[in-house]
Amino acid sequence: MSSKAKYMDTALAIAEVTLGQTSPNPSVGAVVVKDGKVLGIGSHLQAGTEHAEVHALKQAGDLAEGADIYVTLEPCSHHGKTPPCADLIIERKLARVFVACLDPNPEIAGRGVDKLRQAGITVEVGLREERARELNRKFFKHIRHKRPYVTLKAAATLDGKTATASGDSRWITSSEAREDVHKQRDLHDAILVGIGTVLQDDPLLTARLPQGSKNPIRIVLDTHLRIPEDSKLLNSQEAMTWVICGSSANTGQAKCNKSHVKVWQLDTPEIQLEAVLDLLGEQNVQSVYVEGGSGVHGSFVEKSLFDECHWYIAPRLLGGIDAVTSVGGISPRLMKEGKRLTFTSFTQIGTDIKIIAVPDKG
Ligand SMILES: Nc1c(/N=C/[C@H](O)[C@H](O)[C@H](O)COP(=O)(O)O)[nH]c(=O)[nH]c1=O
Ligand SMILES: Nc1c(N[C@@H]2O[C@H](COP(=O)(O)O)[C@@H](O)[C@H]2O)[nH]c(=O)[nH]c1=O
Ligand SMILES: [Zn+2]
Repeated sequence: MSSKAKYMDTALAIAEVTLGQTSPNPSVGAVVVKDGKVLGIGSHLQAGTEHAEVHALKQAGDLAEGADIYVTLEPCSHHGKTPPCADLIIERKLARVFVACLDPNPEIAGRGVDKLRQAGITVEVGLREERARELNRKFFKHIRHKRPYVTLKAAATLDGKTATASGDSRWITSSEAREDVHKQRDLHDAILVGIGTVLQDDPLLTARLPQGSKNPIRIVLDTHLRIPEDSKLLNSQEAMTWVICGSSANTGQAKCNKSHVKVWQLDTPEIQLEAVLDLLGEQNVQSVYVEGGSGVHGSFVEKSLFDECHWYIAPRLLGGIDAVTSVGGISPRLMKEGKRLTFTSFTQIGTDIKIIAVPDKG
């Protein structure tokens, strides 16, 4: 492997480790190198704080002059909450800049690279581009479409059931698989469930990892504001709870009058997912982890409003046409109308299988 690839892989690794904590910004890594010696490394750690390039150049100090910098995203050229990295790179007289991928943020979108080239700096774009895009797919989705990246998550028996006819679902998958779910909760800005799941399971919807984790915003689609007053979501203050209701719901109920609870009333009687995603996008929710239930999954699938599926399959056959299926809604008439996917990963977790799939384009 070329040393260039080695340095970019290092930049990607120190970006990857910050995934989930930089939202609504991307996760970015930078490595400064001169004559085969690493002079500085840096990651963007939190939105509103220094960018990766700033950290790496601070470490490099005066030695940065004439050095190369490897960065996983095009250096910014705009004055956001921090000064432009492109200007800093020019000021510190770097010789070459290796950029894994351009930044689709309309504020930048190639202007960072242009600025560097106009200042006479050699810029190469595309080293490890695929991996860099994959790394920041949530940021790319949100900054381009002003809607969050949507991950559907289901835990089902081998015959695709997520609960018995009586509604029991504890537990389908193993504790190892459920811990993996908490890792995904930690990585996403928000978790979304339907009111059915709240009524059935009274979930807490926090991320509980042994090594520590952040709690996403907990979102409930609840057209008529039926969320129970004694529900964990309305009474546990360790995370925000957003209740999204239709235009005819009575929002004056005292049960939602809590500091950690926000009620968002849509202007339609029924909840339209497009409006929900627009609202979340406006609120800078960059990614949402949809944990069901079956009806909510049915709507996301029917409207093709998801970007990734995480399916946990347990080695158990439940049977029963009256058991709860993992994706509800209305069946298409023809099999060919089903949503085509591409499987992107298979892993065994404990006794379960985890499949990740992405929708085929077009
Ligand atoms: N029943 C199963 C799941 N059930 C998922 C339901 O959303 C359930 O209400 C929440 O996971 C409960 O959340 P909390 O622990 O209270 O934060 N999910 C799984 O991954 N495996 C299963 O077996
Ligand atoms: N995190 C990051 C970049 N993020 C870019 O800058 C925007 C945020 O700017 P600000 O509000 O100033 O933090 C963000 O939307 C994205 O386009 N750019 C970089 O050169 N390096 C970094 O490490
Ligand atoms: Zn920057």
